[in-house]
Amino acid sequence: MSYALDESYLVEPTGDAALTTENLAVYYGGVHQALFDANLKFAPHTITALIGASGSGKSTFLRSLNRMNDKLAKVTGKIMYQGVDLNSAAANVYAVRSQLGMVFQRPNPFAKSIRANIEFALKAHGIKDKQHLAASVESSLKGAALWDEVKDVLDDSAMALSGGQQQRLCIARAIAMQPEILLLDEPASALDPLSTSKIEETLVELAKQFTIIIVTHNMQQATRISQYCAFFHLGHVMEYDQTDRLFTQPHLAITNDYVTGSFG
Ligand SMILES: Nc1ncnc2c1ncn2[C@@H]1O[C@H](COP(=O)(O)OP(=O)(O)OP(=O)(O)O)[C@@H](O)[C@H]1O
Repeated sequence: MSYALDESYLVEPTGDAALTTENLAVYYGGVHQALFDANLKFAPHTITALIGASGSGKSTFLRSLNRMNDKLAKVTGKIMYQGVDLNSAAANVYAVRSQLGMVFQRPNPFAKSIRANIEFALKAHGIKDKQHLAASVESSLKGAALWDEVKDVLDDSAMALSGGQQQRLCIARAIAMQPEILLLDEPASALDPLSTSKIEETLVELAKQFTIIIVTHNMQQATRISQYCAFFHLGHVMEYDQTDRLFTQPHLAITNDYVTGSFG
């Protein structure tokens, strides 16, 4: 079945925005357009789930937000954050990434100690004070709900942790710099159900402090943890609304077909 791509239904969150995209578009190799004019506003301290079939542009959108597509693609449009366009040539990419932390699908800790994983970015930003570093290690690991499991083995290799623990370490690493926004690209898709539910609980807790944008293929996960949801199709944001409405009273036929499992 084909659907009209020019009909979208977007219900913006009311109130302040933590981040807003304006006509964000992405062209791989300068020609293949993978994202079309995405206009999304993200409310502070909420979890927004990005859903859609494989290849619909979710990761392309997410990775563009912290400038990870710079070398791969042409990215046009604006990413407004605290009155500044993060997509402008003048924006400092390192500063952007310290405000928008990222966690990937596969846990990718550095082959260093647990402590060194957390300290890495802090030291790179000139923080040397031992007490400050120790406090950041503890608070980041607590934030990622990993502290109790690793507090006695901080100098052991991160590679000895289980997959789920490694992913929570990656979350701890991402929050160590105290970013405002946390971007996660299918962070639990490689994990077992118990580790997945720990990650979900952790994210719900972290949303009190951070604004979270998560790509997920798992619709139950989207309904369990997110307040807002954007449905992508062939590079277009088709529908954006509060998660409960998008799943129970979708506005567009295509959204209904996707959330009821008719395609994707
Ligand atoms: N590095 C790249 N170079 C060229 N094309 C790319 C690249 N990354 C993604 N694409 C293309 O962009 C489109 C969107 O891909 P993207 O990975 O953003 O989709 P997705 O919705 O995240 O999919 P998935 O759920 O499978 O991760 C696809 O047509 C894909 O082939």
